[in-house]
Amino acid sequence: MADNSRPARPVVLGQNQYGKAENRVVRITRDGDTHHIKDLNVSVALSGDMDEVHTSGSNASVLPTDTTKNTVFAFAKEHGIDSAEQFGIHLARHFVTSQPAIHRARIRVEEYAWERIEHAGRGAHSFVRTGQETRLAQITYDGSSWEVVSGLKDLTVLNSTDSEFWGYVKDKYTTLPEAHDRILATDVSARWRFDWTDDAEKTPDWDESYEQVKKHMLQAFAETYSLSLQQTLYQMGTRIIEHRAEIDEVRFSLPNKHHFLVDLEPFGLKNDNEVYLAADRPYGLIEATVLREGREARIPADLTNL
Ligand SMILES: O=c1[nH]c(=O)c2[nH]c(=O)[nH]c2[nH]1
Repeated sequence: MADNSRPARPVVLGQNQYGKAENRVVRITRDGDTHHIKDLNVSVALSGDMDEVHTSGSNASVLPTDTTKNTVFAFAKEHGIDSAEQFGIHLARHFVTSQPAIHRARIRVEEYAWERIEHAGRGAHSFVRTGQETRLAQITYDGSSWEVVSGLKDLTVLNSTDSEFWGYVKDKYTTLPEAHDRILATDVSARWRFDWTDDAEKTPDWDESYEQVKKHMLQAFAETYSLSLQQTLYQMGTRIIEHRAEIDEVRFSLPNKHHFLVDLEPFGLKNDNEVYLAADRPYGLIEATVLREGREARIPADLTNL
């Protein structure tokens, strides 16, 4: 036992609060083939009669931060997420009214907005994060030849179904369960090289080309029934090469943004592919070039250098 019987010191505890910060909860609501998504980052801060835990080490009034995290995920299942405000109000009321020692709850919510990807395929379960991507361009000229590489980064997309991953190698370190219906999400980083050498007749409409490449990328993402992110990547590149004659080469760097189903069994709740933890790291990183046949690959392997 630690000896806490030290002489009284002229010290008092000031404002204090505690809780679990940045609970990344994704709630999918399935209405047949049409899915709806709510994507929140929820931070809980509780305060009240918390002197003892600080000064004597007694945890008798402490609802664990781990429990506050579980409550966020369980509420997403039990009550759904209507709006950030409504969800926050519900949580705050719960903590203050259910715990005598908690007198104040501050719930901060960031909500990430998604819009649907319009496409010709089946279902409505493909989304793009709104207003996010950065457009890129790199022009190189050595006095005789030109190289134009365009690109984008941070184009965040998500399919809430039509993604599987199974049949992979299993060695003694493999624990990953096979997935037959998972979320597939990535922040697309891509660069594409034009087949262009200062030929005024053939100068692409750069803005139009950018919009079209982005459209094809999104549609291929939405319409591919994916057995791996690698397969989706290849379809995205193929669609660009097949539809855009001005482009010879596309390189992608795609982080696999893992979404783990939250185990709600301990709370007597069944998670029917509805409530996910959006993990930020580590992430899979899938990178490849898709080329027009007969052309040379010139975009470097590491896109951070471009
Ligand atoms: O689409 C995927 N490709 C992989 O190579 C991989 N590896 C892994 O663990 N999950 C996934 N998902």
